[in-house]
Amino acid sequence: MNEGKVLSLKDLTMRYSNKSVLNGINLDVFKGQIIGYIGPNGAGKSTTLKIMLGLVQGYQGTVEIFGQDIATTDHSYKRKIGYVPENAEIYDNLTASEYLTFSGELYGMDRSQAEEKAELLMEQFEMKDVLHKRIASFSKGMRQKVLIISSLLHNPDLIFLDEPLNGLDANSVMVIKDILEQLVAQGKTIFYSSHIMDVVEKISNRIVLLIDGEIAADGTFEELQQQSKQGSLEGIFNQLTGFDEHKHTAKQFVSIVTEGDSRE
Ligand SMILES: Nc1ncnc2c1ncn2[C@@H]1O[C@H](COP(=O)(O)OP(=O)(O)OP(=O)(O)O)[C@@H](O)[C@H]1O
Repeated sequence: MNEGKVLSLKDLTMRYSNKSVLNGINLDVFKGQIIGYIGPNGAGKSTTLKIMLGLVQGYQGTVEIFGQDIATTDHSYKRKIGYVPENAEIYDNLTASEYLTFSGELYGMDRSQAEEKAELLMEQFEMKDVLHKRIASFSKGMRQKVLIISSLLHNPDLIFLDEPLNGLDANSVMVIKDILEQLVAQGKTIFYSSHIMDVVEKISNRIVLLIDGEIAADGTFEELQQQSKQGSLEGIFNQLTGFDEHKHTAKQFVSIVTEGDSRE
């Protein structure tokens, strides 16, 4: 394996029936990188993540994680991966403690170690009092914190995050951003997929923009700024995706909503 290379995609291509979703993605990711993986709705971001996690089959090309081709290696590489899915199937009937212990065991942790560590991490998120409450009774943000703990409990080296800040309040967002920064400083690698451009701009040390299943830009925020002559990542995103019609679209939308109301 190349020194420090954690992840390598070679000519990754994916089709769903007749529709081409990924069109030859080539990407090398190195230890300590936090990749902001962005792109318009339907660009193929979640599909890329799911392929790398071994959740979606039928792709063409090669995916190497920790130097091993995931198509031919056993599943042990997954123990060093953490994942926060965009739409999680969380087990509502379990308590947070049960869920986290179960998920820690799935990642190869010892039961009592997972249980103790889960309790300590829940305490850090000020959720110790609900440790033994069913997840069904949790708010959206509380569930998200459980998912984040579950993705990190086993101390993974490579972390995939799909909209990880969903439902979190401003204070919690600050804590998570600092946690990610510190994990990366310790040599973890993070693949961060999100639509919240100002967060991606701040936390990523490399940004990869996917459009129609192809990489349209790849570089640091400063590099992308220079190339596009835009000040913000939002501006860069708008420019590279060829979108300058937000005002017009909004106006049309509102006029359809408000015109011809027959209730009067
Ligand atoms: N299981 C599936 N079967 C068929 N088509 C799918 C399936 N999953 C995704 N697709 C299609 O693949 C394309 C890419 O979807 P994907 O979820 O990867 O996009 P995304 O970039 O994550 O989008 P978003 O930003 O909206 O989450 C979309 O056109 C979607 O309809």
